[in-house]
Amino acid sequence: MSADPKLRVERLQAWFGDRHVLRDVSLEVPASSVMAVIGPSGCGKSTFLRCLNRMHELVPGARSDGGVFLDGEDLYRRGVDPVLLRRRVGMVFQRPNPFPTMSIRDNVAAGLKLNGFRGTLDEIVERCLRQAALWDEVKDRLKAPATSLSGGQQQRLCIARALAVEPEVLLMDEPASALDPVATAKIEELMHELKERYTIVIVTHNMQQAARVSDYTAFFYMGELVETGATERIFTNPGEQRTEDYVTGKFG
Ligand SMILES: Nc1ncnc2c1ncn2[C@@H]1O[C@H](COP(=O)(O)OP(=O)(O)OP(=O)(O)O)[C@@H](O)[C@H]1O
Repeated sequence: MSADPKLRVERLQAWFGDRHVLRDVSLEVPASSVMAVIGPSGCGKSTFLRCLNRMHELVPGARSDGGVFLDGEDLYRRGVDPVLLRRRVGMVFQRPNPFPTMSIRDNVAAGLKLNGFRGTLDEIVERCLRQAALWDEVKDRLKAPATSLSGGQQQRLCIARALAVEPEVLLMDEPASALDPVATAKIEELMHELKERYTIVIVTHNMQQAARVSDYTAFFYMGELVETGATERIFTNPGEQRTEDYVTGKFG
């Protein structure tokens, strides 16, 4: 992979209490690419994702060890403010989770307001809604509650909200699993556009989706990274039998 990856993970381990759920994971994600994280239920995909922006440590009793580097900077070193870090490494969750009492516009602006932003929000709101491919559908009703949107629209609103604070990396934990095929296709299309500016790591259970949207794939099994590489190779010529069995649907 590239000499200067956007994200570099070195010997990452994670626990919930005594339960060791990630073992010795090392990989790199090049800038402006999409990496799909795949593997059977419980293999540690979400935990891995949550270690990348230090959300894992928010769970009581959870801890991790090893290194995560963003542009070479160790995210776990003393002095790194996890709240600031989570602006650089944003996250979109499985279920759309807009702030239910806020309007569409205020949802996009929420992170900026929290950061004390005082400029003109309208331009940023429009830019982010356009980037999230939602602008045309909501431009005439920005003051409507976010809950008046469909599930797929709400998920794109959450993507717009994540983009508003100008992250460098976007983590997506099964972002389309609660959506219908049309909304899923929109999210996948959007990922192609977003990767020009952002580095994306997506957890997905859907092999076709991984093959469609990602440049690189990482296959996890029981807390270990079995194999990572270019998506095309992982799907057509994997180096490990377990990867082949998983991507061809023999288990999982
Ligand atoms: N809050 C928690 N407390 C204790 N154990 C947890 C917690 N969250 C996850 N685990 C355990 O950690 C392991 C990894 O879970 P994780 O959610 O990362 O897997 P996953 O691959 O994302 O699964 P899925 O595909 O089902 O979402 C599992 O054994 C799970 O039971």
